[in-house]
Amino acid sequence: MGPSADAPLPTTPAAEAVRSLSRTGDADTGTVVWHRSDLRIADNPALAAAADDSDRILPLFVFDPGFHDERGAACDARIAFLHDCLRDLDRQYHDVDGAGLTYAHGDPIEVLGRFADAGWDVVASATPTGRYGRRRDERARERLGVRFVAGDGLVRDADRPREGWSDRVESWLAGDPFDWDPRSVAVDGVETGISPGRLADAYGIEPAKTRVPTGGRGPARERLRAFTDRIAEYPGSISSPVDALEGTSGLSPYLRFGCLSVREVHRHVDERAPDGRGKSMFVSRLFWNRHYTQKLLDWPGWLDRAVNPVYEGFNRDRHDPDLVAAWKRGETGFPMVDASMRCLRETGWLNFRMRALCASFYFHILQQPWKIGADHFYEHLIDGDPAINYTQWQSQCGLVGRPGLRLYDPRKQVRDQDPDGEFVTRWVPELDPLPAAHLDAPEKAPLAVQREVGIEIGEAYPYPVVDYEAAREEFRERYGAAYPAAAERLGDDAIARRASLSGGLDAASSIAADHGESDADVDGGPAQTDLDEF
Ligand SMILES: Cc1cc2nc3c(=O)[nH]c(=O)nc-3n(C[C@H](O)[C@H](O)[C@H](O)COP(=O)(O)OP(=O)(O)OC[C@H]3O[C@@H](n4cnc5c(N)ncnc54)[C@H](O)[C@@H]3O)c2cc1C
Repeated sequence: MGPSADAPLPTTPAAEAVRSLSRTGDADTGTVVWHRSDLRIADNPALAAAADDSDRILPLFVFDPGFHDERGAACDARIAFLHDCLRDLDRQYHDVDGAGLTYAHGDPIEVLGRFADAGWDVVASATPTGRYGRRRDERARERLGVRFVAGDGLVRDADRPREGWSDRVESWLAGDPFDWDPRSVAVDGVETGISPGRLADAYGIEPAKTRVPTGGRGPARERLRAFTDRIAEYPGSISSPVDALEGTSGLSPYLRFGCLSVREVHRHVDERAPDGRGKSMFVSRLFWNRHYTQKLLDWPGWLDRAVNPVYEGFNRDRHDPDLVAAWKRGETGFPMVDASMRCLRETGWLNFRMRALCASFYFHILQQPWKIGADHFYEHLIDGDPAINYTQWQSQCGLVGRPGLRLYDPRKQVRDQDPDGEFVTRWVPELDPLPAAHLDAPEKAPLAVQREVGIEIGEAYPYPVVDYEAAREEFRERYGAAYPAAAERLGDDAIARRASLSGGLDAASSIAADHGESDADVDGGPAQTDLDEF
């Protein structure tokens, strides 16, 4: 929704307010630190660079109407989480005796232009984004001379970014954090009348989700500490949606908004966690974070186009809004999918396997266009990260064209991951009366059982919206028919570069050379690669 007519928000700070910041003497102006998704003052490359260059800095966050009005893609709960993170960042600056964070509102180029016109330099951390963010950053660089400082471990400006990639990421992880000395700089601010609360009022932000964690560096550090203490249990907790709730780190929204850097998390775990499988599996997940983010850096089209052009438009001719709506509402008649989709909508979080299951079911079984599903995830996930969500969707759907289709059987997932039905009945309470043995396929529960427990499948809970086995077979045929051409396209240098495979261009050309040779299913199998496969 747009800003309310009662409380319209102007583009602010106004040019006069910025000019009034000028002081007499040597340090007339200084450097604006434009925070975007790096909401911390530690290990922050842009802030360290600004403090190095100037003795006066002004930390700034710009609320861009494009993210908050009807064009915005985030649910209100994610915006509220962002607001927590901003208030926390404001406190971090106050804690070092600074003036706090300056909040602005408007087109970032216009806002930053007012500072540039008054003689301020502007720096920001370089962050991979989609096309909108890229255009915005290009305009900021060209028109205003904004300097983007890299420091996130990703490989930039290399002809073959994937060559020696994991070694480079590893040495970045082992490196010292970016540092600055708050005593050597004045942290200034300007009153703008904007705050997260005012913004929330103006745009009618009303978070409707439950169990959403509190944003900010303090809660993030708490979580990191608690997780490190129980890291030995991590490997056994990843796959089940019940165990994962407490068993995985829960750090994703904090990493998404940069309350902690990936490097800080790595260092903490490296130094404090006991050696073992839990530690190595977790570290490999941090590499996955960088791996997918590198993909978006290498090609911004991941957000809206199939990475392999052969699969562009796949399933488009089958678009059925009723099927999409049933999937979104969690009313497909497949309990594990339905429980997961309702959990996503209500809490904004799902563990990896359930995200993968729902994406696979949507694309392979319902055979619906991938982007609508990916957008729905992106809207509802509190950790919704364009770099991971859309690239993961394309990988799970098989749009890259590499061998090994990731098909998950939703019934098997109930039997394997929720045999007592705890997760399913928590989110699909209408199935609660049914004995757990029938929760994988309620429609097959004998009528006598249904009568005895007082539930009628088809009334209380829907029959499956598709015939699973037939749909799966049909998809395999359709997908398989296009697969050799898709594999071959990976031999094309431009397509191989945008796919940004962990094995680089060589991996892409070897898939092209073997085209069509392998399309083995992964049925709930190893959907994430180990560290040594990078
Ligand atoms: C279809 C789909 C969409 C996804 N969308 C997102 C998203 O928008 N944002 C997001 O952060 N993660 C996304 N993931 C990856 C993964 O599911 C989440 O990172 C994880 O469930 C978050 O919980 P956690 O922090 O407790 O994870 P942990 O298991 O504790 O992992 C620690 C961190 O490692 C990183 N990580 C873990 N798994 C992956 C992975 N498979 N790919 C990339 N990074 C990973 C995350 O930063 C995570 O916070 C998606 C996965 C799928 C299959």
